[in-house]
This record gives sequence, C-alpha cells and structure tokens, in this order.
Amino acid sequence: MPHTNNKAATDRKAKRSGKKPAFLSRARKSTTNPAKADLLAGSAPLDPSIPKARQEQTQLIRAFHAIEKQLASPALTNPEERRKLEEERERLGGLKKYQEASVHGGDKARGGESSKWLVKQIKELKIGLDDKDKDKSKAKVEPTILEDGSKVWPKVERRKLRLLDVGAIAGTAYAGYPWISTTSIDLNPHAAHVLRYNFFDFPVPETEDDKYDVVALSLVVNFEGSLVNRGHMLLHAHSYLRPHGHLYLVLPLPCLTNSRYLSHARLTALLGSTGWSVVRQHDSAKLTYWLVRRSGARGEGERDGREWKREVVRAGAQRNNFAILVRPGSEVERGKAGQQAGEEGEEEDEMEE
Ligand SMILES: C[S@@+](CC[C@H](N)C(=O)[O-])C[C@H]1O[C@@H](n2cnc3c(N)ncnc32)[C@H](O)[C@@H]1O
Repeated sequence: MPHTNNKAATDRKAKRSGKKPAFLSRARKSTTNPAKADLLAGSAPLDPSIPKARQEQTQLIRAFHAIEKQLASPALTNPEERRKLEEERERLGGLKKYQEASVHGGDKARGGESSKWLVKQIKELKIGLDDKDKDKSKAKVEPTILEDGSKVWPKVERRKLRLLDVGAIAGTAYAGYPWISTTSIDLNPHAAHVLRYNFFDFPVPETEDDKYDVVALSLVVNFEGSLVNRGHMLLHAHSYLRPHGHLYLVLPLPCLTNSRYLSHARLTALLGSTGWSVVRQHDSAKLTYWLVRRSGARGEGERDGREWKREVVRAGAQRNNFAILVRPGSEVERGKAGQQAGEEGEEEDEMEE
C-alpha cells in the first residue's frame, strides 16, 4: 500500500525530503516492509518458543491495529484504498475477532485482566469512599457471637464505587467486585449489559451524584487510530468524573519504552497538562498501568491548554511511532479520511498488547 495517496501531502513531503531525518525514512520504509506485508497476509514466521495460538492472536492484534491506523490516516483519501482496507479488516474477522484475541491476552499472557491492579489501588487508596465511609472503614467492627458460637458480622452500608469501563467488550473485568457499580460501554459489546457506545457519544451524567469515581481506559487509547482523538480521550474523561475523580489508563508497554514520541516522562507531562496528576504507576512485562487523579485545588482537572505535537524523545531505526497528540479546542475527529490533522505521514508500528 502506498504510504500516502494525498497529492498535497506527497508534494509537501517531496519538498522536505532532503531535510528528513534518517530514522523517519527508515520508519516509512518499514510500513511497506515484507514483515508487515506477511503479517497482514497472516504468514509472518512464528517463534517456536511461544504457543502458536498465542502468536497468531498477537499477529491478528497487530494487523488489526495497522489497518485501523491506516483507515484513520489523513493520507487515505482514495475510496478504493479505503474499501480494500475495510475488506482486509473483514477478512481478518473484524472487530469481533480482534476483541476475542484481546480477551485471550487478558486471561493468559498478561496474568489476568488489568482490573486486578486497579482494584488493588482502589482498596489501598480508599477511592470512592467519602469521609463518612472512610471513618466507618477505620472503625472497629465487632461480630455478634450466637449461641452456637457462630459469628454474625454487622452490615456496614457504604456507597458503591462508580466506575465507567470504556472498551469493556464482555463487561467481565469488574464483575467479581460487588462493591463496584460498573457501567460498561464498547463499540462492539459482547454481552447484553454492555452498552453500545462510542466513548465520545456516551451521555454525560447530569448530576454530580451520577458521575463516576473512576473512568477506565484499558487498552483503548492505543486502539484509537486518530492520534488527536487519543488526546481527546484524556480530556473527555474529565466530563464523567466527580471532583478529584480518577482515570485508569493502560497501554502496551512499548508505547512508552520504545516509542519515538512518547516515554514515561513525556506521558507524565502530557497528563499533567491535560488535568491529571499521577497517583500510582506500574509496569508489567507487557503493559504500563497509570492511575491518575483530577488535578487542581477543587479537583476540577486543571488544564493548561498546551498543544502536544509529535516531538522525538528517542531516535533509532527500531522505534515504534506511538504518539498521543493534544490539540485543545479542536473537534473529535469522526469517521473518514482527512480527519487527522497535523503532521501527516508516518504510520505507526504496531505493538503487541
Ligand atoms: C484491546 S480491547 C481492550 C479490552 C479491555 N478493556 C482490556 O483491557 O482488555 C479495546 C476495546 O476498546 C473498544 N473501543 C475502542 N475505542 C472505543 C471508543 N471510542 N468507545 C468505546 N469503546 C471503544 C474496542 O471496541 C475494543 O473492544
């Protein structure tokens, strides 16, 4: 597939081709390299040390991400190219197959769903408990001992923590925690209780009481093909949260450890600029987990209105191009070609989840 079919973009690139840093040229070549072509054709060589089924799922996830990003690229203006990509996505099994591969990843390779880490932090930090509830949780609760010696513990009434799980697929991540009231949404739900919504269109609760304590974006930001929409997701999450509410962000680790444009330090700064302070952060072998809290004295998520473009944080031929762009005041990019403003061109190398 040609890297761009947008003539104006091609002309601009040709003009500046003499100035382009070498790593960008190499990155561009890599988007049409045989490895990626093989991947999309489902024939990349498999590593004998990893179970075949798992590798095939990884390949599917990568191929799906590659297609999503090409579909979101402003360079894609040719309807025929778009149709071919959509056909390819269907040939791979569409969003449903991609989700199945993602769910498997959650169960096995990642050692459990990413909800576990969040639940641990919520308990430790007592998130969602108001001061009254915190006092109750500190108070010593004694059981009544019945005649037969058995104990009956008094019921301590607390309000449930309210969590909005975006990209919930089957809505199972928080099902085992009765003290969490979860609203689950997904573009393509796999269960009746998961609401079919694009995060950007999900109605904002009208009252503070109906707002959430936590919004979870676990492996959703990297799914979003538009780099600007990734930034919008971080900004948009504020609308659903109470003052001092939390955002839970999970990304594949290489998005930060091997990206040309993003690192732990830069994500911390970008989050700060979009109204979040980092509360807890953890990296596993494959994923990076961030629990961040709305900043500002009143917990309103104080933003500085700064624009975040792609800036190189580490160079090298083997880097991926994962980036999050923030363009305050811009609209959420919808649907088709021509949507992704900014430096057109570079596609992203795909990262395993
Ligand atoms: C890789 S799966 C992540 C599943 C799960 N959250 C996890 O951590 O394993 C990404 C999911 O996000 C959903 N998704 C992506 N963008 C979305 C959006 N804008 N609104 C709602 N769901 C979205 C996709 O449909 C997909 O099911």
